[in-house]
Amino acid sequence: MLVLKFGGTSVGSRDAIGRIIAILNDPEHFSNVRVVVVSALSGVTDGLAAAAKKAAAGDGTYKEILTAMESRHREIAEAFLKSPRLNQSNSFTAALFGDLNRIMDGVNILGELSPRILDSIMSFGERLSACLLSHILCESGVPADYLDARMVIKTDSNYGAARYFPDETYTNIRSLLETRPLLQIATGFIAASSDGNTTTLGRGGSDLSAAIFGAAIGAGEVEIWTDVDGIMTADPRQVTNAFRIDTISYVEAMELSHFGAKVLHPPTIRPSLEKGIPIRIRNTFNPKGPGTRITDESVPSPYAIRGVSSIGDIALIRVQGSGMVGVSGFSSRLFGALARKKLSVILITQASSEYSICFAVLPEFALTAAAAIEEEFEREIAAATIEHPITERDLAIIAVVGSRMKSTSGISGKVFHALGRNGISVVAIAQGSSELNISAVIRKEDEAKALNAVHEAFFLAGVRSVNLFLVGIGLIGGTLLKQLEHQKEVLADQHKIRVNLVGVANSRKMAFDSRGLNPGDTGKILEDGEAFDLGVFMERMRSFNLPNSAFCDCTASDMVPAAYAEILRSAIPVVTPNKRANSGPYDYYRLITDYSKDRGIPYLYETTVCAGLPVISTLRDLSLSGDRVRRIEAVLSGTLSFIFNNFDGSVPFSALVREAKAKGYTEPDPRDDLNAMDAARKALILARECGMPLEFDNVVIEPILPPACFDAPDIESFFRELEKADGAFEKRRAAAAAAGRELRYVALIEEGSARLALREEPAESPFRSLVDSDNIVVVATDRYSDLPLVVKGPGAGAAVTAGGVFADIVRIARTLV
Ligand SMILES: NC(=O)C1=CN([C@@H]2O[C@H](COP(=O)(O)OP(=O)(O)OC[C@H]3O[C@@H](n4cnc5c(N)ncnc54)[C@H](O)[C@@H]3O)[C@@H](O)[C@H]2O)C=CC1
Ligand SMILES: N[C@@H](CC=O)C(=O)O
Ligand code: NA
Repeated sequence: MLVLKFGGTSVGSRDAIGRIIAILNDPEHFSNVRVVVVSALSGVTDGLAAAAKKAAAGDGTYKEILTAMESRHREIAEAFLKSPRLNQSNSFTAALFGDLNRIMDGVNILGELSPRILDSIMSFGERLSACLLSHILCESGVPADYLDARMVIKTDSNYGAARYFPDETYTNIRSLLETRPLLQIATGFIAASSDGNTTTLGRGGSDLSAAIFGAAIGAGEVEIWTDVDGIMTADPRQVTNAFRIDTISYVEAMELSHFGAKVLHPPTIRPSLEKGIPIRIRNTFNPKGPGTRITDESVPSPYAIRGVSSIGDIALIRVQGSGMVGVSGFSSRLFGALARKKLSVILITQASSEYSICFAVLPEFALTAAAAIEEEFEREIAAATIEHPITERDLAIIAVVGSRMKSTSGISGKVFHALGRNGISVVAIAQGSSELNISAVIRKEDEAKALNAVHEAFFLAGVRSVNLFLVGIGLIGGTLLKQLEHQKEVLADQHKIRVNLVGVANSRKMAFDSRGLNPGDTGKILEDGEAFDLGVFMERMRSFNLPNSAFCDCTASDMVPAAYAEILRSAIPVVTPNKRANSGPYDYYRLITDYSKDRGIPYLYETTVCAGLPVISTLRDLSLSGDRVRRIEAVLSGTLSFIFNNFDGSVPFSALVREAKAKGYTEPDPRDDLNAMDAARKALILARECGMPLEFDNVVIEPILPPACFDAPDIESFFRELEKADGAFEKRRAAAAAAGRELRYVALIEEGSARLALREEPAESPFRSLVDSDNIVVVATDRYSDLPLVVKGPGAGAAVTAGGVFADIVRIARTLV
């Protein structure tokens, strides 16, 4: 035997009622349902409350509300019923509206609305809907009776939130049903006190009514029909990856609901819990769906937690002072004072020093709570042994719930790692002694980010998503986008890593979509994008407040690196092939690299030296394992390497420069390569990685070019000047060749200095083994002293550089739990 409950939205319209008829007629339900509990039509309860308020305030427009309400009930009746049932239904509706109007007129005349009268007014909503539905079901071939629950559910006289008397109520229900063999369509929410007055059961009252009927008849299950598929692992409006929970225990469901999962109101579970009757949450829009079953069995789950929930706006009140330390009875006085004001406390934490205690309430109760404390501890506050209570606002609570937490270690570590890694600071923490719930108070604006970060950490079975914001989609950024697109599936399927491109920009335009932009379409997307502004881009990135965000700078600009510090401070990792930040002022380099190390927010720049070759990471590994770099000798410019590797007299120097540019080896401005700035930047970065506090001016650069080339105002005139120097370059090459040598531009980092020089290398030189755009880094360390460590390979080019940037982005994903 089943008890079903349909909420307001499930009886609010013709379509909705059509769905109820279909559900009651399906084989799963037909002849198995004993009682259907209904709420008032959607909006009616609120409408009644509003009308009552108006009446009490002397505002005559309450009549209009009632007239509209009556028409709505009649319209639904007309849609489903024919005479004689239509007449019966309409005369019941008319009679009820007659009574209702008289009560409201009374309220209007007296100008007073007592809780008792309000309950009586509210009861009309369910009485109208249940009676209407019983007629409609009869008409559609499902014989049913109307049951006014006031006949059976008996309560105390606590109007607005009455408590039911289980024994009397259950007996009443059982004896009434013995006399009523048909399906019963019962009013939810309403009941009657022992002296016969109408009462209501408070928030979630219709669910409670259903649970009461279920408990009374020992139902096999109570089905709560609503508009969601069941209880979800998190609020799907905030967490897109949230999914339906199959089975959950009563206590877990209560904890989740307490913290904002609005599917069920906790007290409604109690009758079912006491009688061990399962509750199932089901979706009227997806009637074949299994829903969520709430039972007392301990149901195994593959996940360490059952769900994550939140309350989006709370206030935290802190009481502290020496007068609390070691004083027994302090907290009972504190919470006694709050209880007397009927304030419900959401969370409590106390420092073990007993010096302070803090608790959370809904913000609208913060003033009353603080006043209650001031009053209770008036003497202590006057004597300054207790401070005035301090209220912090604009906070939220997130709660991680699950009974498996008890037996699984590391849960709180995972929760706080996920929060910390995303720069979400935790204001207070509470763990219930039941170990069913870990709650953290955080800033209100971080709610969605926290929910997503924690949800991902526990539920996405190792899937790690990075929300990427990319500035610069020229050669390197554009190639990166192609690689992202190409590798998407392999990353997701084989490595459980998802790179979600949320923001993208070039120097003119920018575009965003938190659901993810298609990397292959960015060209088109940007055409329709908004004008680029770095400040606005950063602001947007922060205001999305997505968990696991990452920023990637694929520009050659000075301005973008200036923003890294601020980005890292927002707990957003930075990946870059742009050398400007690490080769700019030493203090800034230290600021961002130290911040990254201290806070654990990744700042990754492998491709700033030798593109994708593992140079930065190798130096770091050497240093971490206690080795010391004594000397580095290196060819660091892919462009210059290409030029000198191919400079054999058959092609003029300037033509090789043009070829290097065409191959994507040069900087956006090739003068940066030819005047050795680019190589010098890399030498400086390497020196700094080895612990040398050098500034750019300390790097000694031997120029390659004649002065006229330096003065060229643009790239084309630069090439013209360069052509004029072809003869001089050829002369220099030929002279070296005559001695069996070749030109190479080599950096030497040693004893606290960095120098770059155009050298003539003999045949046995390691730098003579280079081809194409090869870079080589020869590192002598304490351990690699007889034979140095050598990293060698292509050191410039779109594919290898973008690949290195991609690898750094994947490294960020790997730091996620
Ligand atoms: N080509 C290579 O082999 C290597 C290049 N790199 C570095 O990669 C970076 C990108 O190089 P390319 O892709 O060749 O440059 P590019 O000139 O082709 O593309 C630069 C992109 O950045 C955008 N941009 C420029 N200034 C901007 C600003 N202030 N704000 C926003 N967007 C801006 C441009 O619109 C363009 O989309 C450079 O820092 C370069 O040093 C690093 C290692 C190797
Ligand atoms: N222009 C650079 C590209 C890599 O950083 C080079 O030539 O090495
Ligand atoms: Na590298």
